[in-house]
Order: sequence, then structure tokens, then C-alpha cells
Amino acid sequence: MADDKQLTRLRDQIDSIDDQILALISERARCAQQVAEVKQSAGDAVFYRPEREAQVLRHIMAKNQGPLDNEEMARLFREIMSACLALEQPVKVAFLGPEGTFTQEAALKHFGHSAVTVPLGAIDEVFREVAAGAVNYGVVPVENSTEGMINHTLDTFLDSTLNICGEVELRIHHHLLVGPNTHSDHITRVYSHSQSLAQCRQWLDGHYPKAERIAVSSNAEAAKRIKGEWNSAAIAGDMAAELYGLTKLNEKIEDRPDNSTRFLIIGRDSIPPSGDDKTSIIVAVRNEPGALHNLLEPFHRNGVDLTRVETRPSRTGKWTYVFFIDFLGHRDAPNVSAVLAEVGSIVADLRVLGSYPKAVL
Ligand SMILES: O=C(O)C(=O)C[C@]1(C(=O)O)C=C[C@@H](O)C=C1
Repeated sequence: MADDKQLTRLRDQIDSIDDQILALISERARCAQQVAEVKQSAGDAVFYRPEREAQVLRHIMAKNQGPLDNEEMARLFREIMSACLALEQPVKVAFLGPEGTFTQEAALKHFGHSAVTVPLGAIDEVFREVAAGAVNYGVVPVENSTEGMINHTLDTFLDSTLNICGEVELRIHHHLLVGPNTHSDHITRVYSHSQSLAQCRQWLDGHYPKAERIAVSSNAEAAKRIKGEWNSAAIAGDMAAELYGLTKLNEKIEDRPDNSTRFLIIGRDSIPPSGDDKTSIIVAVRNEPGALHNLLEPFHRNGVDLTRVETRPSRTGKWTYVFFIDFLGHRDAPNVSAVLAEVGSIVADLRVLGSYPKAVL
């Protein structure tokens, strides 16, 4: 048994520290309320400030001396800021539903749990609802470390005028889930999103080679569907398992242990610099010799680091290539604006999708 006196003394200490934390969080929340008043009196209706949130989290991570690690500490502050923002004005965030998808997990990781998350049926719908002002922001998957780009999201940007205002990365752990009617020896069907089935291909080949693999609109949808079915399993994450009351037969069945997905936050406003930013652009290039070299050379000459170059077929048929390019730096930075001016003058079309803080968590 622990020493009772020592335990009591330590718990008294924790009680008194909690009182101080409580008073400080309340003081911080009152400050946020005053910030809201300042914004309102300036006629500014935008309460969520991603560049400021990134700065707050980076500052906390730089100052943290343990024993909690930087990510853990930032997550706590993420939730405090989320609650403070909800006091100013609750933020409404649409995501690719139903409830329990990895996209919802990404939305909550980025905005914290005080955000109101709204499930929608398709990526296009998320874009539409943000554009219509029915929600403040949207979260869409853009790229998986195992399976590559999510082309549907890229293509939707071609027809949209929305801005990218943030990015969030999520480690993706898949589990094989079953309802009460299914035994592990009698699984004849495995439901999941096509990307998730692909991310677990080798595991399925090894463990359930004969089971039919059925692609559905999301892994949460797969989890929802198998609840009452016999001989069926779903591949989905923790949130879906919990939400639909399913049992995890096998955990972390993704073929690559570092499997992660990058999501983008889309909104209507452009975001000021945070000090550590990225920019995404779409360019349409004429089909001429040296076109790709001419496009990329100004980045190199101006010391702008490219983080991704992705090609998609142009849908107008007018231009042969459309490139999605991500690079480090904010569009307001002199070297970035010089590159954008130069690139804009040589390509058929250039659209800046947005400059936004690099993912902190
Ligand atoms: O600094 C602001 O503009 C605030 O509204 C305060 C605060 C915070 O809690 O720190 C809250 C919400 C914003 O998204 C950014 C920061």
C-alpha cells in the first residue's frame, strides 16, 4: 500500500494546483471574450484565426520542458483554445461523413472538441456548404502516405473558388471490426472505403484471402452497415468502432505502420502569415517542350522549397496539364510573390489556392 500520508499530501498539492489552473483558464477565457468584443467593434466577423492558433501552439511547444511531451502539451492547449473560440463564436465545420470517419477525427484534431462538426455525404457537398456559408469551414482528405493523392479532392478544387486555410495530418490505424452476429471464422465479406481496403491489402490477402472486399463511401459507413449483418466485417478506425459499438477482432492491420493521411481545411477567407507557412497553387501549362522545367525553375532560383508537385488531366481539354504545387512560404513573402508573378506570366492559368500555417500537431 502507498504511504497514506504522502499520498494525501501530494493530492492536496494537486488540488491546489488545479485551483490555480482553473483560475488561469477562466482568466484566459475572459481575455478571449474581450478579443471577440474588439473584433466585433471593428466590424470583423471572423473569430477563428488559424495563424494565431498556430503561433500559440508553436510557442507552447517551444517553451515546454516536460515531463509531458510537446504534442501532449499542445493538445491540451488546443482544447483550451477551442473552448475559448466557442465562447467568442462556435465554429461549424463540415466533414466527409457519416459520424466516425477519419475526416471527423482530423476536424476535431485541428479545431478541438468545442467545434461543431457537421457530417456530409460527399466531398463536393463539403465544398458547396462552405461556399454557401452554411458552415464556417470544411475538412477534406487530400493525400495518403500509402495510397497517394485523393484525386477527387484535387479535381474539386479545379471548380472551386474556396481557399485552403490549414492542413492537418493524422496517423491512420485500421482495425478489423465485427458486430455481435459475426465470428472470426465466418467472415465472407469485408466492407470499407476503397482507400482503406488498399491500405490493408496484404493483411487481407494473408488473413482473409477468400472474403469478398466491398468498397463503400467511407469506413464509418462500412462500420454502420455491418452492425446488423451476419458474416461481415468492416475496416475502420477507433472512432467508428466506438460509435457503432463494434468489437475489434484485429488492431492496426494497415500494411505500413507509418500510414497517415493529410487533410486540408477549406474556407472562404485568406489567412495572414503565421511565420511558418505553406502555399498551394494550381497551374495550367501549355503542352510545349520545356514547359515543366520553365514552371519549376523560378522556384529554385528564388530559394522556394517545393513540397509537392502533382499532375492531373485538365478537364477543359484546352490545356494538357494541370499541376497542383505545394511549397514553403506565404504568398505575402517577397520571394514567394516574385515567384508567383513570374510563374503567372509564363503559364496558361494560375490560381493560388491559399497560404496557410504548416500543420503544428
Ligand atoms: O487571438 C485571437 O484572435 C483569439 O480569438 C483568441 C484565440 C485564443 O484562444 O488564443 C481564440 C480563437 C482564435 O482562433 C485564436 C486565438
